Amino acid sequence: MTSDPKLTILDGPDEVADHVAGIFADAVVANPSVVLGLATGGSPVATYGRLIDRHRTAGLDFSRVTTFNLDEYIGLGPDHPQSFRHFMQQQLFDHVNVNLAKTHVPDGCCRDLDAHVAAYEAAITGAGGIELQLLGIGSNGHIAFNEPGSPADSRTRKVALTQETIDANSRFFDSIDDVPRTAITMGIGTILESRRIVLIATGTSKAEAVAAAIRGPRTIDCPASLLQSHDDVTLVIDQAAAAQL
Ligand SMILES: O=P(O)(O)OC[C@H]1O[C@](O)(CO)[C@@H](O)[C@@H]1O
Repeated sequence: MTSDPKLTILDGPDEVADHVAGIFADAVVANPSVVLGLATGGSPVATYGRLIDRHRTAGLDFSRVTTFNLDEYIGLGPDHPQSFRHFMQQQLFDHVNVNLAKTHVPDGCCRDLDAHVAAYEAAITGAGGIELQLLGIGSNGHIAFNEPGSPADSRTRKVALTQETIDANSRFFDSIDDVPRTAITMGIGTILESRRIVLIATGTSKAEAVAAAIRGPRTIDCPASLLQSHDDVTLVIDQAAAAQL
């Protein structure tokens, strides 16, 4: 059974961050041992800030929470400032009482990639699966680093980034030449096994992808449209990202 993605349209990025942080905080309170799927990129930064505030002011307790991140650049180690492990430390983990042993980000410098991605999948399964997964969306409709054309049943694996994604993410690097061309990403099939999914989109640059994801056909040409086959997806977007709905 599937149902249409739920849609929450709010004024702007601040309201989106407040709302999504509320969803994640409620999940942690309801189940202190919850397994969360986490995302990087610009979209979730404000949400993580709100969760840090709740930890500091209201004692939101992350000590038993397990996390799995969606993706990581190949070739960037945890200390590289643009690695997603580094991002997570800076934006969330260093500021809350999460047990780092329970946080998982694919290792972009692993020696045996096949063994690593298989172990990553096994770790998610071993933790009981992801209860609540946070997603952003690329302007080409990608989710995690699943670019257009990614199979709906894809698993955690090595992928090549599109030029559009390299261009978009070059804002985080000194030079576009420094942006890795390959990454490890959870697959679409992996993501769809999460029990609940919340996707954040803000700004006009996401409007076309959001419209294609919700109103367009379910197609691998827009990976986010494959979320239509999941029965508990909520898109939390701002007015600008809703402009083409
Ligand atoms: O939130 P941003 O920075 O716009 O990125 C959107 C998506 O692109 C990625 O950064 C990957 O390119 C994802 O991690 C993210 O969900």
